[in-house]
Amino acid sequence: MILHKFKNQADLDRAAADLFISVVRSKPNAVLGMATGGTPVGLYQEIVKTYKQGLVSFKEVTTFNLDEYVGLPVSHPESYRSFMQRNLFDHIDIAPENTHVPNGNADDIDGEGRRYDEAIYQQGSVDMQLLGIGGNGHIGFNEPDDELSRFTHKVTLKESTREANKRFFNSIDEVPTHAITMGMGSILHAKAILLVVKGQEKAEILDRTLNGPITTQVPASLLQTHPRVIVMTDCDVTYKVSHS
Ligand SMILES: O=P(O)(O)OC[C@H]1O[C@](O)(CO)[C@@H](O)[C@@H]1O
Repeated sequence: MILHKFKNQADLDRAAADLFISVVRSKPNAVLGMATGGTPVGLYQEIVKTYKQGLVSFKEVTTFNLDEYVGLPVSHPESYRSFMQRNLFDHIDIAPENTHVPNGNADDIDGEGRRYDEAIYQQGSVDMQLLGIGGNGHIGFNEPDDELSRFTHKVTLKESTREANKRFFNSIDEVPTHAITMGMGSILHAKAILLVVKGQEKAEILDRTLNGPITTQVPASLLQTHPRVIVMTDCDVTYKVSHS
């Protein structure tokens, strides 16, 4: 892993955006893995800024989002499809048919998971996957558990996750109880991964991700097994590269 520490979130957002833009410039038909939540909003704003300056085009880019709530209408402002339209897709020249978000309202959610993985694998693999991290170490919506799933699947959200995400809704009762998420296999299949972690309150879980044992109880710790992970953070953490 490579750890980049930033003094402030504005610099972090710019660097993260530049990394994604460099991927698209060197491969105009790149496949990008996208994330939602509070973490990527600023970096999406930086990408839009650069697009509006005419410095990058997304005409040939394909995107796959990590996850979506189950049972939330797509038109709901907090569906991850709405989030992506509002924060990124509506402001750049990406072809709508090239943007993929799992369908959380599919009648057959297991079938939707299979269809989604198939669509990813048909593209070969994701060139650069963006990740945030949940306070409990989840990536996508892969929650801590004794076992983790490889493929895109339905999950029951932990109460701590619903509690954290209630800031986007009027009350906890409105936060969906389930989601569909890319599995750990789909995430780790990406050629490169950018993990963005903002806020000192996430320093402890980031330390466990970087330096702790590899365990399904901290899904992000599985990133230690991936050969190309870049971590960008404003947290005060260190990455221990040896036993001492
Ligand atoms: O960025 P936030 O809002 O802290 O959320 C953490 C993570 O949890 C999720 O909301 C669940 O996928 C991610 O989108 C995000 O990276």
